[in-house]
Amino acid sequence: MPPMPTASWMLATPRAVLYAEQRRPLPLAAEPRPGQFARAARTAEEALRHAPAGCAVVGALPFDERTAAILALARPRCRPRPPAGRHAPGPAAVDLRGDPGYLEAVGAAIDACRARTVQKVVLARSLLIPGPTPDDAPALLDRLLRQQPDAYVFCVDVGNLRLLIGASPELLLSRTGNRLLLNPLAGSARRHADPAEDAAAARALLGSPKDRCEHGIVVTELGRQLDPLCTELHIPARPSLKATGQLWHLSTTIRARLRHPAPSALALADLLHPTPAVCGAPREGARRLIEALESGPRGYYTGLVGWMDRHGDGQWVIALRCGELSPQGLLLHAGAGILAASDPEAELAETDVKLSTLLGVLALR
Ligand SMILES: C=C(O[C@H]1C=CC=C(C(=O)O)[C@@H]1O)C(=O)O
Repeated sequence: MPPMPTASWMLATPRAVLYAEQRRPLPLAAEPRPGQFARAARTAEEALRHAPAGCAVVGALPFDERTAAILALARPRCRPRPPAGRHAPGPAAVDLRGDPGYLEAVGAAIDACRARTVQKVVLARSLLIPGPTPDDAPALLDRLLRQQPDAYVFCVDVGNLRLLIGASPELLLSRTGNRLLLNPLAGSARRHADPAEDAAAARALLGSPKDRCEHGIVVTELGRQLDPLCTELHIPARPSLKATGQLWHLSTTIRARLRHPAPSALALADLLHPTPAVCGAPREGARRLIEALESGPRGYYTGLVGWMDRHGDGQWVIALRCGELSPQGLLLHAGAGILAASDPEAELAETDVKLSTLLGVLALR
């Protein structure tokens, strides 16, 4: 099999690797502006109306409108995903020597939740690992694909010599005709190499009131937004578990049938993004806290990576467990959902484990 193409855009689902080497950028505003996601969705729908069969719009949307969306018309190709490598849960959380700024921000977020300014806010931190460069992308992606066989592994050229790479467990949405599938995740616990300890961690997560509440906020909000658009909406009453190599997550699979005319995959993404799994609730209050408490714009971390075809079908994955490769190194990001009941040290430890998804592929170099 030829080496994984790193040019432009790649998204591996658990079954196949989609990639696009030749891309024609859509005429989106270079400067981000309010309403850019809705405009991007309309521009994509229009471009696809005139595009030859087999074309799709591929790209990445940022977390918020301080960063520009990147969408292009392309002819994606598909190939089998490489086989999973042998891997045990882990690697163990790396000693990242704390992050006093993050602990302070989490403390402020907990205060805001206790004062009922917000119910939940997802706060993130960053870590620059000098050394790796965009030239390392093929090797890193290959390891991610093998180490995280169930993850959505992605690579997107986001401009200025930067590649966004990651292995996300979270599907925002997949639309096929009038059928819609979503898989929100929220609520996490670290995995363990010992199977009994690992199973106990999973059980504790399922029974944790704090994590159930954190997860419930996401599912309730998605249900509220989807209800008017659907003729059928199936939301399980209780979450299940989803495992990555490093973490257990509370997970809900939402299935729906869209009313006619069904909004396109990108129009749905514009409506639902950012969910409380990556922003918080209520959305605007959480967004203001994120702007006040995080060190700068998130860029494409907690944004979306995906594709849409001329029928409006597509898949959009949340850009998690990811980082930006540039000549300066790999800038990693990870966040955690903060509630009134959060413990700052535990939230910091959770972000360490999330960072270890990508640190794991660097450690093997
Ligand atoms: C914000 C992140 O994860 C989200 C997705 C799953 C579980 C999460 C949590 O338990 O906090 C987060 O909501 C991240 O990985 O950086």
